[in-house]
Amino acid sequence: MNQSRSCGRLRIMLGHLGQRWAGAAVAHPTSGAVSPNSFQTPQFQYTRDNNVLSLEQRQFYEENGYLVIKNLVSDADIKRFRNEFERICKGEVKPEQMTIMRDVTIAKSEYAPSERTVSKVQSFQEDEELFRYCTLPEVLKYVECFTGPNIMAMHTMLINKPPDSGKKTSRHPLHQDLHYFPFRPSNDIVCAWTAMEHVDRNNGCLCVLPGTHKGYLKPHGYPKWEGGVNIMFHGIQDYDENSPRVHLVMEKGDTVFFHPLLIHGSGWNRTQGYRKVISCHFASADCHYIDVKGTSQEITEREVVGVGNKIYGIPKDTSLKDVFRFRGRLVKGERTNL
Ligand SMILES: CC(C)CC(=O)SCCNC(=O)CCNC(=O)[C@H](O)C(C)(C)COP(=O)(O)OP(=O)(O)OC[C@H]1O[C@@H](n2cnc3c(N)ncnc32)[C@H](O)[C@@H]1OP(=O)(O)O
Ligand SMILES: Nc1ncnc2c1ncn2[C@@H]1O[C@H](COP(=O)(O)OP(=O)(O)OP(=O)(O)O)[C@@H](O)[C@H]1O
Ligand SMILES: O=C(O)CCC(=O)C(=O)O
Ligand SMILES: [Fe+2]
Ligand SMILES: [Mg+2]
Repeated sequence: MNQSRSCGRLRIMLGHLGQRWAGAAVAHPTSGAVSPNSFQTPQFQYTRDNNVLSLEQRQFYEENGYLVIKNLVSDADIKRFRNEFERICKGEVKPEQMTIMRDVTIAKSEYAPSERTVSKVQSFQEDEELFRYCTLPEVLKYVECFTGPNIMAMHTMLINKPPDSGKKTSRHPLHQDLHYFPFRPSNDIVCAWTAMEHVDRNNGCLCVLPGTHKGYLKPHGYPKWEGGVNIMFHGIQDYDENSPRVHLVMEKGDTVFFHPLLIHGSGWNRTQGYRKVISCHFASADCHYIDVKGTSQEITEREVVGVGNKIYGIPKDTSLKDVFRFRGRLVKGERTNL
């Protein structure tokens, strides 16, 4: 904690040098006084000093932009999330602010809501049972390595990827999550994504392009897929087709932490099962909001606010920042900025 706080002070002191250099300076807290001459190639830009990550784990995240922790969330907790998801699908509980999404192939059909028609629930922060996920100490322990001690849960999802209808609409195109977020800096944001069952390429596991977190936010748009594409599933238009892809095979309870600039997506579900994961995007409460008008993220603001207007009647001139300010919930420390 003290290190993180001194990290904050250093950042202010060294503001003009930029955050990367400040990160380098605190990467060697025992190396004595910080003098400009002691700056070297920054060793750690994406992780913070504490005793949670091993050196190997830290280096892996720095290099690749993600880190899988095996067996982090207990079977008992996952069972509780499953039960609550079933209750939501049956309409037994209707958490405020939560949206229920159906696959685009059945979006306009009349099916009664059930586990077979719900492909994703989003913004479950008012559902105390599902929101427990965002407060689990074993999860937050890792989150803090990326965000520091003041932690906000900014975006929550339970994704129930359905068996593909044959149109491959169950795919999630390659994208960067930062495209959806009106706050910065990106290095103080991390996603925790927990497999609720075994996931591999057959049921559409997460697919990542290692190291892409070192790049910038790219423009996103709808992929031109013949079979259709789900609303708000924007993808990157120009990515390097030859960039190596890694499919993350994970067991129930395994959790991947990844950077919001990491390019990732998920393939189609060729099984008859509904592939379930639960996830939360966390950010340091010390982050600041940005105005996305005039940027490539305008498309997100337009769609999110458009949907909010249709479903909840929020004013059409609401900003993306206001949406997140309203949704975000503190899970640890102090709500300083966000
Ligand atoms: C990092 C992270 C942030 C990444 C992402 O966010 S990825 C994108 C995730 N986004 C979402 O999941 C969107 C959240 N979902 C929602 O807001 C809702 O589920 C809605 C899609 C608006 C559906 O709300 P609902 O109350 O069911 O309203 P309706 O059934 O009346 O539908 C409203 C209009 O939307 C259409 N729709 C619903 N689901 C989909 C779909 N999957 N793909 C394409 N279009 C869809 C639906 O046909 C209807 O269209 P119209 O009849 O108005 O033309
Ligand atoms: N044409 C495409 N444009 C953009 N993204 C794609 C395209 N095809 C696949 N992807 C995405 O690439 C990632 C990796 O998918 P992957 O190749 O594992 O599965 P798939 O393309 O659905 O199936 P297949 O195993 O048949 O290639 C996923 O995010 C998927 O949505
Ligand atoms: O299919 C998945 O679980 C990945 C979803 C995803 O990347 C997202 O919703 O941002
Ligand atoms: Fe994503
Ligand atoms: Mg493919």
